[in-house]
Order: sequence, then C-alpha cells, then structure tokens
Amino acid sequence: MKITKLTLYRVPPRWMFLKIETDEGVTGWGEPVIEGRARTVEAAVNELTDYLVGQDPCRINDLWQVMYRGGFYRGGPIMMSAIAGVDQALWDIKGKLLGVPVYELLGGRVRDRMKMYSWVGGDRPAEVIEGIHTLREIGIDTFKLNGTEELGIVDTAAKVDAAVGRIAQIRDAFGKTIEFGIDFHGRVAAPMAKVLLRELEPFRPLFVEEPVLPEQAEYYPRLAEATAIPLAAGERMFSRFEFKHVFRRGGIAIVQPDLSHAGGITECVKIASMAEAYDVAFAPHCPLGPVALAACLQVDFVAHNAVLQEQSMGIHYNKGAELFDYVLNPEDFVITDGYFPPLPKPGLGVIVDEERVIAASRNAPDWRNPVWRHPDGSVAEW
Ligand SMILES: O=C(O)C(=O)C[C@@H](O)[C@H](O)CO
Ligand SMILES: [Mg+2]
Repeated sequence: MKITKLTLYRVPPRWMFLKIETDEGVTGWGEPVIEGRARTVEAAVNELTDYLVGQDPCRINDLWQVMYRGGFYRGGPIMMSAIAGVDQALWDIKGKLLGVPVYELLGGRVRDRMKMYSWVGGDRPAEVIEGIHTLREIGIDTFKLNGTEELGIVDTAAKVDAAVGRIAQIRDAFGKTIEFGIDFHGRVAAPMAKVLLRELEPFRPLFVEEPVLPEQAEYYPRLAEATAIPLAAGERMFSRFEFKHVFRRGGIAIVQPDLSHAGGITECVKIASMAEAYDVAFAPHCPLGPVALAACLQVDFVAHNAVLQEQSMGIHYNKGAELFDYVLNPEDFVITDGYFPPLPKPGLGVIVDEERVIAASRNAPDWRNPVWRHPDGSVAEW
C-alpha cells in the first residue's frame, strides 16, 4: 500500500482536519493544528508531504522518525502538531486496513470506560455554578475552569479573593459531590502561584493546571513542595524529550500532552508509559475536535495511568461548530455517568462527514486568541 495524497481542511471553530489517501482506497484522518496558528501548521504538513507520498502508511514508526529527525530541526508546537496529525491518520489507516480499533493494535484495552471532564465558565470564569448544574443533569461530575482573569506578576489581595471566592462558591453549592480542576492557564507567575495554591488548598481542587508558564517549569518541584494540590501540565510540551525533564525534576502529578500537539498517538503512548514509571497520571489535553478526541481515547484505553479525558463539548472556544458537527457516528461517543465508552469502529473510531468538512472549509475563520492587557497597558497572559 502507498500514500497517494494529503488534503487539509481548516474548518470552524478553529480546527484543521487532514485526510491521507492511499492507492488501495483506505483513507485516514488526523487533526494537526495549533489553535490560532492553523495556517502555519498547514504549511508544515504540506512540507512533510515530500517524505510521505509514495511511502507505505503501515510503517508508522519509521515515518514518524523520518518526520521527526529527517529535517534536522525538530520539536516545538508547529512541527510536532504537523507530525501529530499525520501520525493519527496513519494509525487510522492501519486500524481500518486490519479491521480493528487502534487500541487493539496497541495491546488491547486496560479499562472498560474512560472518565471525562467538561469546561465551565469560559475565558473569564463566570456563571460557573449554572454551568455545573446544567452539565450535572447529563451525568457529568468532573469539571475544569479558569482560575483567574488577568493577573500581575505580583497582584492584589482583592484579585486573590476573587479567584478563591469563585472556588469557595463551587464547594458551597456542590460540596464534594463534584470534582474540578483549576486551570491557571499560564496567567499566574511564580510569586502569585504560591499565594493562590495556599489559599486554594482548603477547597481541595482535583488539580491545578499550568500553575506557571511552561517556560518556568523549574518552579514545578518548588510549588509541589509548598502544596498538597496535585499539579498538572503538558499542553504546551511537545515530545518525550521535553517531558523527561519534568519527570526527572518532579513536581507534576498529572501530565496533559495534547494528541494533536505532541507528536500524535506514537509519541503520546510513549509519554504515558514514561509517566507511569514516575507514578505520574496521564490526562490528555483536548479542547479540539472529534479526530483529536478519538486519538486521545485510543491511548486512554491502553494507558494504565490514564485518569481523565478533556473534551470540548460546550467549550467557550467552539463558536461556529460543536464537537460532533463533522462526525457521522456521534452515537459511539455517548457519555454515560461521566464516562466515554471504548470506540468500537476500526482505526481511530471516528467517521468524518467529509461533505460537511469540505463545505465548512470554504469559509473557515482564522481564529485567534484575544491579546489581553493589564490596566497599565502591558501585555497580559491570556
Ligand atoms: O483546554 C485547556 O486546558 C486550555 O488551556 C485551552 C487552551 O489550550 C486553548 O485551546 C488555547 O487556544
Ligand atoms: Mg489548559
């Protein structure tokens, strides 16, 4: 079998789908994208075409190594997202060719269902209580919300009280009947992370995510020493070679690689396995589309240390399309009591509605995250 063609579709809300065709008619789908840099990743995938067309799609490991090592320069969000989308599509092809879900190719399931969580509250966390009430009605009991709005390197007691007060409201309203992670989203600098973690400790969040920016990773062990709250990170780390430093230094209890940013299934299975050796949990980041989610679930069902799966249903970014709008088999993703079932169909287990994708790709927005500013006019982390 040989790869014959790669086709990319940028679609609302901010996703990009990759279709890989072969000379035997088997087609695979992937979701290579960096949110806000879709056109850059599109160019990166197109540059990989030279290494892929004419090759055997079943030699996934070799093609991964060629894509990673063949161009001398390596790593980073753009290249690793391009590789991720190609990798997902190659696993989709191989599973379809052999008639089995990817998790069967990876040794079979270690669990019967996978715990998931939903976002509540949006960019500037508001209406969190209402959001939780609504989602609890469909059996979801685990959530994530942004911890703060803009925050200075050193900021006021009032800002701290606003952040902590929101969390106190959640515990007042729901007690321990629900769980939630708090995403600091890179908005919190090291000095304020210590303050916030101390003030949040009594409310026992499930985790605090990106407690500082990934470029400040040396603070993870120090912050972990100062708090019992499990710290999570990983959405802005892009290969084993980045995660290994975090594992060695310690401090992170949950790693959250993104299957569409960190080299795909091939790489994230290895990251999950490294994490297990350090007693670190695996909780793939996935604020993206259905192909990315399907790829996550294929790894969740073979990783012993997989604990939580993010998904974008109702997320504040999904303007113009919702998670399953481009999917012909949404019934395979039905959430029961807050869990996803294993995807039964061959390959990634998602059937892409190609007609709808093509139609939507004709007016895909160039999504950008907002550029926030502090009251003094300086750039604030979004
Ligand atoms: O889902 C998360 O945990 C996020 O932090 C969302 C962020 O990754 C945005 O997708 C960036 O545009
Ligand atoms: Mg996050």
